Amino acid sequence: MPEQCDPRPYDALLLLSFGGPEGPDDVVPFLENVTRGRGIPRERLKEVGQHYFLFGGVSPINAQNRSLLDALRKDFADHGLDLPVYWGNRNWAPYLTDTLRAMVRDGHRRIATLATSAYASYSGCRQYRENLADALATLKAEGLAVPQVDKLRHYFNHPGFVRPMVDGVLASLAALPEDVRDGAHLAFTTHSIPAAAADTSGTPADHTTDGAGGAYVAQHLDVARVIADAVREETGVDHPWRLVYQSRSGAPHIPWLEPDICDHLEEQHRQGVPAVVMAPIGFVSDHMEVKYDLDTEATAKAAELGLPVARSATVGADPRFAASVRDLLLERAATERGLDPRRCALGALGASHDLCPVGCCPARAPRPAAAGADWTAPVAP
Ligand SMILES: CC1=C(CCC(=O)O)c2cc3nc(cc4[nH]c(cc5[nH]c(cc1n2)c(C)c5CCC(=O)O)c(CCC(=O)O)c4C)C(CCC(=O)O)=C3C
Ligand SMILES: [Fe+2]
Repeated sequence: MPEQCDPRPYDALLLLSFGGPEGPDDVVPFLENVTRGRGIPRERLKEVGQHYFLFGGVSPINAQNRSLLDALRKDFADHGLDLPVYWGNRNWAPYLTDTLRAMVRDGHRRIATLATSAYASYSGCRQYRENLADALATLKAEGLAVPQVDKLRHYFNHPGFVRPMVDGVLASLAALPEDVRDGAHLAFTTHSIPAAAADTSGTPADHTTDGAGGAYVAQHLDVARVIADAVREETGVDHPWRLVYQSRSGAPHIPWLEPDICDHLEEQHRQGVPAVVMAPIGFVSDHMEVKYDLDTEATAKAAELGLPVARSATVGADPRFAASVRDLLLERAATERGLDPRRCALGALGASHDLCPVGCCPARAPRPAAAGADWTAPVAP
């Protein structure tokens, strides 16, 4: 087998995602799953429920994961990589625990997992590792073999993730009226998180104490800069840009990352900026946050202001992204075999760590988290 196509020691890939409701009856139980123990105000939950009902109670995320699964299977088959791909979610069917149980029953013992979240943060990384730890503990309690699950590294700066977003921004610029195109500013958006969670995102060495936002903000700024530079190279126009936030929840008195995209659009309009491209670099696909918070709410705000906006595409099931997943998997497989593979990364930060060290993206209340340096696998009985 050629080295670049050797998945050993892995015998399967698990796509690990958030999950979302598939109809009106699913919305409330889904939101209960998401917010269990998270202290989200009731009012906020009612409001977010309305976002889902506006779309028939169907989150776009599951269809997008099914497309990504198809793209991964096609990419693997086209490149002679014979590795089954499974899918499990944190908050809705197919649930992670059920998928892992099926994987073990199918004989898989060494599993690589890709989370549909590209950046470091508690919500985007450690919480998935906690869910893995819970699922593995359940398998153990059921008397099943406990597989080893490795989480593939953060891919925010992988070319297969970044290049489709560059194309997306170029397409959005092209879609703006010609007379405002060259003057357009770029608003890179991501999920707001509590400022305290941002400051403790990433490894302890990445943590900040001055509200600078830790690895979460640093990684987004790095990607934004790479995209803005690539867009300038392509168009010959230097579009000013800023990283802004969306989808804030939580109590108003707790600081979250700011500014919000809607406030930012108002500010840009006040300053006479003629048009804005909203580029949701924090999201792997067109989640409800993109469909509602950007395409519905922020777009309505822009219309009210008379500010032309365009929203650029997320990566979704782009074949270049599927290829980057293959690259990440084969890279990690080679590392696990003791080789020193090339680790693709754009920008200034370099390739992220394979194994989250102790203290990476800590939780408010410490809980076991799998696939990191502080994890001891439960031993099968
Ligand atoms: C960083 C981040 C990502 C990106 C990384 C990743 O992709 O994982 C993400 C993704 C997602 N978040 C999602 C949905 C929700 N997130 C919520 C709540 C929260 N998210 C947070 C952060 C993040 N969330 C935080 C700090 C909270 C507060 C509660 C808490 O501290 O845990 C709530 C509760 C209501 C509300 O408060 O909004 C919902 C319904 C969906 C599904 C969308 C769909 O259906 O298409 C997806 C992909
Ligand atoms: Fe969220």
